[in-house]
Amino acid sequence: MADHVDDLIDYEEEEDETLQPAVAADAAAADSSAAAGGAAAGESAEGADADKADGKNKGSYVGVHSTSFRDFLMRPELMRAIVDCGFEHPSEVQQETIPATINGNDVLCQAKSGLGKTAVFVLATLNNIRPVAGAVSAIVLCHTRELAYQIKNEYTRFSKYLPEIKTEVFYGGVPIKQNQDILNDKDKCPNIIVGTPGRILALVRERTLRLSNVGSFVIDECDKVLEAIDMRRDVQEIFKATPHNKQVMMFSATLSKEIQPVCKKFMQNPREIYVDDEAKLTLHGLQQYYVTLPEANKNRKLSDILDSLEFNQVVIFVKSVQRAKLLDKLLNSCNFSSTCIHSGIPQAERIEIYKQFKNFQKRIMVATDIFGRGIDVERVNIVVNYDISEDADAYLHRVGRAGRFGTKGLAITFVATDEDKKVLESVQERFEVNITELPATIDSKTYMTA
Ligand SMILES: Nc1ncnc2c1ncn2[C@@H]1O[C@H](COP(=O)(O)OP(=O)(O)OP(=O)(O)O)[C@@H](O)[C@H]1O
Repeated sequence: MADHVDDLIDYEEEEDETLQPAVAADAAAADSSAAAGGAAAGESAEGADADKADGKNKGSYVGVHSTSFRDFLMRPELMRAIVDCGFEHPSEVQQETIPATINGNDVLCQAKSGLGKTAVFVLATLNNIRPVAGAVSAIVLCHTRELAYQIKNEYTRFSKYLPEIKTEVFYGGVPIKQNQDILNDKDKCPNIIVGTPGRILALVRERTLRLSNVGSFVIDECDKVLEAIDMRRDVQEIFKATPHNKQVMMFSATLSKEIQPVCKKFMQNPREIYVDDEAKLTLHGLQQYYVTLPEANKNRKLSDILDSLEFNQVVIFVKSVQRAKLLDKLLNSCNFSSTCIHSGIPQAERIEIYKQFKNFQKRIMVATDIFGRGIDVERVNIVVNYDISEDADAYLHRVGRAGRFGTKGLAITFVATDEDKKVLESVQERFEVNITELPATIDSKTYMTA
């Protein structure tokens, strides 16, 4: 049974293509400057940590300041939690979308990365829910386990003064028995469930999870969840297990014309909020550069970058599990204290790695695309595309890991092949962003939020 369940859940990564030489090679070159790099990285960590505690260093990407969270007339317990979280003003997307969601409308929402889409559905579901003991009233689906875990934590933060509302997260890679025990215990059964589609479906199929009381159905990163046929099929089956009358909400920074009708099939008269001009998806606090170089020079260049640039935290994206493992090993052998996340790591360890990075215990993360969407680590101010993403959408999500909520950031993309060049061109065309060659020096003030 367990094996069968795990088959269902693992859509996260296609396995590796052949490993190209750059990661494995060139260690010696990187080594020469590594000690200095490790030290430099360590030096600025503590100060930055203190500055950033409790999100004090947030940017100010809010909409019209005259709107306040109070105007939404949410439950007082939620308002208290919002104040505790340090949210002063709703962002543009929150101003535009929260009223519709708390009114119970179906909503299909596209908005820039890092501007608070999560709080829209978390606040709406917590505001509208009337919890029934032992019954699930809201379900939130997303495409990766780390994102599910992160969303669950957002529920925990915002439901601080609503102790009667219980939230749980269910995803594959952990024994299904743990989920079953929670669901079968009336005192522990959650009112809100966050999860990845494979595990949720497995629980629905075996009837441990009953969805007949669900009033809110949310999909985060909905384009990603619904574009892959296997995941879409799972979502459809879960959807069918919920009542006809319910609120459906979907969110992403990217919603292509092709995926919009697919999303709308799940909805009734949705309120549609799109960024119609794709140029408006560009994060203005984010500086974007590229470096043209042969594959074999990537390690040396990366080492130079880590040595010479100041950063709080950096995410380095690669295109495969194998390359993630090797690059992480190489960086550590060169005294860059990095960590690494990909689908080849056992699930419990993966969440630990995510937590360590989020808690600023590590400052360099080598990641595959499982970390490319939705993940919110507010101190990340540099993203390096060691391997460029597959397409323009994935690029937009990856670089959006830096420059969260209006903070500054820097994205550097390595361009090694003609194919890479084409992806970069498509990014520039679609999002009307001018990505220039990385200059010899960059003033840290331009990408470090003061
Ligand atoms: N009104 C607010 N005031 C201050 N901070 C906020 C506000 N809304 C959200 N944030 C913070 O902004 C950060 C980004 O929010 P979130 O992760 O929800 O963005 P997102 O729009 O879902 O991004 P992505 O498209 O990358 O998933 C989080 O750390 C969140 O706590």
